[in-house]
Parts: sequence; C-alpha cells; structure tokens
Amino acid sequence: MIAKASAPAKTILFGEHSVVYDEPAIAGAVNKRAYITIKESKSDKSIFRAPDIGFEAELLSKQKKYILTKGKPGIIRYILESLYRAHDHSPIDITLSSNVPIGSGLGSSAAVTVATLAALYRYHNIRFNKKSLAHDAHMVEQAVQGVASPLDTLVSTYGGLVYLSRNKKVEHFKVNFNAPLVVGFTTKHGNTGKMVKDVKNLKNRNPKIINPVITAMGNLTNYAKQAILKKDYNKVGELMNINHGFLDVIGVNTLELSRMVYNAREAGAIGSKTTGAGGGGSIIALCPGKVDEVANAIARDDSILKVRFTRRGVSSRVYK
Ligand SMILES: Nc1ncnc2c1ncn2[C@@H]1O[C@H](COP(=O)(O)OP(=O)(O)OP(=O)(O)O)[C@@H](O)[C@H]1O
Ligand SMILES: C[C@@](O)(CCO)CC(=O)[O-]
Ligand SMILES: [Mg+2]
Repeated sequence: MIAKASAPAKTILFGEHSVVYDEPAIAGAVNKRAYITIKESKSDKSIFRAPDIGFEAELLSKQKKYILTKGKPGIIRYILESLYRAHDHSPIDITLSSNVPIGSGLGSSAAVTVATLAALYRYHNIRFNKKSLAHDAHMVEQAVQGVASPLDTLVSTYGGLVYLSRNKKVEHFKVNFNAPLVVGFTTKHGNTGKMVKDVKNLKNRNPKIINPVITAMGNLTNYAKQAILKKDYNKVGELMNINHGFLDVIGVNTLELSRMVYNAREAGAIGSKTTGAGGGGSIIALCPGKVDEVANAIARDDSILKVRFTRRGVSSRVYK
C-alpha cells in the first residue's frame, strides 16, 4: 500500500507580531507544496529521504531518533514527531519532495508536518478531518519548536485565506483573492523567538509609543479584511506598505528586507512588506500585471518565488 499527501506553504499578509498581542491576522496558503509518500519498507528499517534537499536518514521512530546518512538535520524533527504520534513503528519508506523553500518564512515546517500526518493517517486507515489534522499538526510544531502559533498548520490544512480575529476565532474568506505575488527571500533566516522577544522589550521600554502602534496594526488588518472582501487590490497594496512601515517602527526589518521591499515597489508592485517574523526571511509583493518586472528587480540581489494564493489545502489518498 502507498499513501500520499501534500499540503501548501503559507504567507502572512497582515498581522505578524501584533498577533502575539491578540490583534487580528490574515494569512493565506500559496501554490507551493510539500509532498509526502509513504510505503512499506523493503528492509527491516525505516528510511526517510528528501532528494530535493539532499537528505537521507534511517529512522528509529520508537526512540524518536535517526541516523543521518546524507544532508543537514532540521526538518526531520517534524517527521519524527509525527511518526511518534501516528505510527506503529513498522518499517516504512518516507519520501519528501517539495517546492517550498525550507526555513524561509513560508511555513515549510507546517506543510511538511500536515502532509506527513495526513499520509500516516491514510496509511494506517485512521479517521481524521481537517479540524483534527490542523490540531494534531499544531501539537507537532509545538513539541518540536517549544512555541508555535496555530496559524501555519491551520492555513496549510484548510488552504485559502484565513482571518484570525482578536478573540482567536478563525474565519475562512470565501472570496477568491488570486492576484499574483512575488516572494523575495534572503539566505538569512530570522529567529522567530528572538524577534518576538526583541519586540516585547522595545514595547516595555517605550509603551506609550509602541502600544498604539500594535493597536494600529490590528486596525490595519481589519481594514485589509474589508479590502480583500471587495477585491480592492490597490487598497490591499496601500495597507501592505503602511504595514511595512509599522514593522520598521517595531524594529524587525533589515537592510536586505527593506532592499527587496523598495526594489519591488520601484518595479511596479502595488504593495510590498516583510512577511513573518523578520530579522531575515522573506517579503511579499503584490504585483498584478508586473510580476516579471518585480521578480527581476528583486532577483538582482536576492532569491524570488512567484506565487498565488490558493484555496487548495491538504490532500491525501491511498493506492492499494
Ligand atoms: N537544507 C535543510 N535540510 C534539512 N532541514 C533544514 C534545511 N534547512 C532548514 N532546515 C530545517 O527546516 C526547519 C524549517 O522550519 P522553520 O519553521 O524554521 O521554517 P519555515 O517553516 O520554512 O518558516 P516559518 O515557520 O518562519 O514560516 C528548521 O527546523 C530548519 O532547521
Ligand atoms: C512573528 C509572528 O507573529 C509570526 C512569525 O511567522 C510570531 C507568531 O505569531 O508566532
Ligand atoms: Mg515553520
């Protein structure tokens, strides 16, 4: 029997950092995916392979350990934690292939986790639905990372654009918001935990300045929700630019991120901003009619990916 599953990457459109202080956020699934295949092993060992990143390891799933044959560890921790929760330790071959850059702020860890759990549930004929899968995947991210927001695994499971309200209620946008986006990413990956802590310290030192900014970021996200519902791309772009300014105020932008953001705007993006925790990582640029111009401008110094929001969430099936 072969079980296959795939799940999309995500990008945060509005609300990173302010969401930590219970302000709303908007994130969406993009059309880059992680694909997992599980089949019985031909030997008595379980093997995990990810040829795209040159990774191979023997899995000792009972002990939550692995023996590295090729590549750099990291993403395998999400696979092991998923196996620990959903596998009976019989020998299997797991293959990951992915067109999501790993560790660049596009939620590769969540996409891999959601796809791995869905494939394992199929393989073992365990009943699941999107709600239980999103929950289980969040538990895996939390166990591996210590802390994790539920947003990445939620978006990766359901697909589409998601609005998280001030009281943590999840709303799925029904509207198709599929303007083209260019993601620009640097080789440096920001450390999310450190960035969140830096913002907290800045806020504690300057409460009268930073508290109203955090509130304004939340209000901005709510304006953005209305603009998305009306498919008003220009308004969304304007709000992305203001959001980038706020992220500058709270100190998470870097030379590379700002360079990409301004290169994108000069080349015709109607909005561009840092996405995710900052301190490295990625930017997104909204660029209807100007994708190639914007992509070329960013690619002069940094790496790019052309994406669109997609309604397609996790998908999985078995082949007997
Ligand atoms: N070449 C690689 N091979 C294997 N693992 C890697 C490689 N590069 C990064 N990793 C690991 O992949 C994981 C990526 O997860 P992480 O949550 O940091 O990034 P992300 O999910 O892509 O972005 P974000 O969560 O910020 O949206 C990390 O554990 C990292 O150590
Ligand atoms: C910076 C942050 O808001 C988003 C990181 O992708 C942190 C979080 O929500 O956990
Ligand atoms: Mg992640």
